[in-house]
Amino acid sequence: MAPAIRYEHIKTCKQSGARLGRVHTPHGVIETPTFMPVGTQATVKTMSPEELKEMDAQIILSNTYHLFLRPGHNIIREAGGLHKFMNWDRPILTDSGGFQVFSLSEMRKISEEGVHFRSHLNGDKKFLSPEVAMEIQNSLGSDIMMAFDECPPFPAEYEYVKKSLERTSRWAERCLEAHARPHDQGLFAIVQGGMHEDLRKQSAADLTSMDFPGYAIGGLSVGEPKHLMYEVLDYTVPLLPTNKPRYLMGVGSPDALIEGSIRGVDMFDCVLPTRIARNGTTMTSQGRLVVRNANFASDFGPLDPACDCYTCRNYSRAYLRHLIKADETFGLRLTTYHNLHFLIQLMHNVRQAIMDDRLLDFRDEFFEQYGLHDN
Ligand SMILES: CNc1nc2cc3nc(NC)[nH]c3cc2c(=O)[nH]1
Ligand SMILES: [Zn+2]
Repeated sequence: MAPAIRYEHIKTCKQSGARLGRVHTPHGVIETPTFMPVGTQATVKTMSPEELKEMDAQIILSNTYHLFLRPGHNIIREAGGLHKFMNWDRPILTDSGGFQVFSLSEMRKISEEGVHFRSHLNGDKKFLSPEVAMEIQNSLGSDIMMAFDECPPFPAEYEYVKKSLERTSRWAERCLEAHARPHDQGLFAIVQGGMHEDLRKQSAADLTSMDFPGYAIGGLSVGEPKHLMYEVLDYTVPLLPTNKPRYLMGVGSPDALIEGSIRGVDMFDCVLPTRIARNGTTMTSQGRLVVRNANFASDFGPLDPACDCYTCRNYSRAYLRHLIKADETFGLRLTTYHNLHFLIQLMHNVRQAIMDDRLLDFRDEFFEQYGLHDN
């Protein structure tokens, strides 16, 4: 049976080495490099599936930790799976819950078996492990599932990172064994190893020897300086097979999306665009614009003159500022719509630049316009 997740390489940018590709999934094809909007609790906050399709979101992400705690994966399985539950018929990627346990829950205890923790919602005792993470994601029916891993904090001791990656490799093996349908749901392994080249090599060697349908690069975007993240990518991406998708977790600022694409990354996700939208911060072609600022009180121009999205075609900065100041939910919807459209459009332009063998020129032009000098 053909593997459900298949990477199709289309071309490599002659100028940058970035690659254009397609990821084939049971719910459709994803053009890469791509940005994945995050729908943590089975919704991309304030957006309808129709609006996400309108802005050409190709795939969305949902979080196992949150859905496990509420409403519970059994409810979603009884609903016929996450696609049916949230009325989204394009691809869905679910993470495996490990990262949220460490960033959200208290009283957690990690062991070889898995992680015991208390729900951040009501303090209930909970347990996640490779086997439980696979059972939950199989119930959700996501097209791409993530292996259960540990994302070490930053900074972390070399010995801790080494012990942690070795356990993550053993957990990856348990995920493969526990995965009910290894061929019709894509299980991605997550490469760890912190900021150490030898440990990244060890983690990549362990995981690529198990032949997963795709590989994520974890342990980054955890507070390290951006140049360090790029350095880790420089020596980690080449360790991954060229015929499989590469997913950089938790990365979504415009500059990092471009720099990651240049280094051969195919998929990105980040809560940034939706999170900052909710306090009135927007990404525009001229850089960040905090539309709630007083100087936009009587600015009747569009949020971004270079943008053709629903928000920029129909509403002014003054109106958006008013809604955000008045805490009107319509304001959150309009800024979210624009920010997501902006990043999805950015990735469309990145793909076009790869097609035209000019991604480095595109980066320089974008950084200049966006106000990102050599950072
Ligand atoms: C599900 N496993 C898993 N998720 C992650 C999510 C992340 N989100 C960020 N920055 C926002 N870094 C991340 C790393 C990992 C990681 O190493 N593993
Ligand atoms: Zn717009």
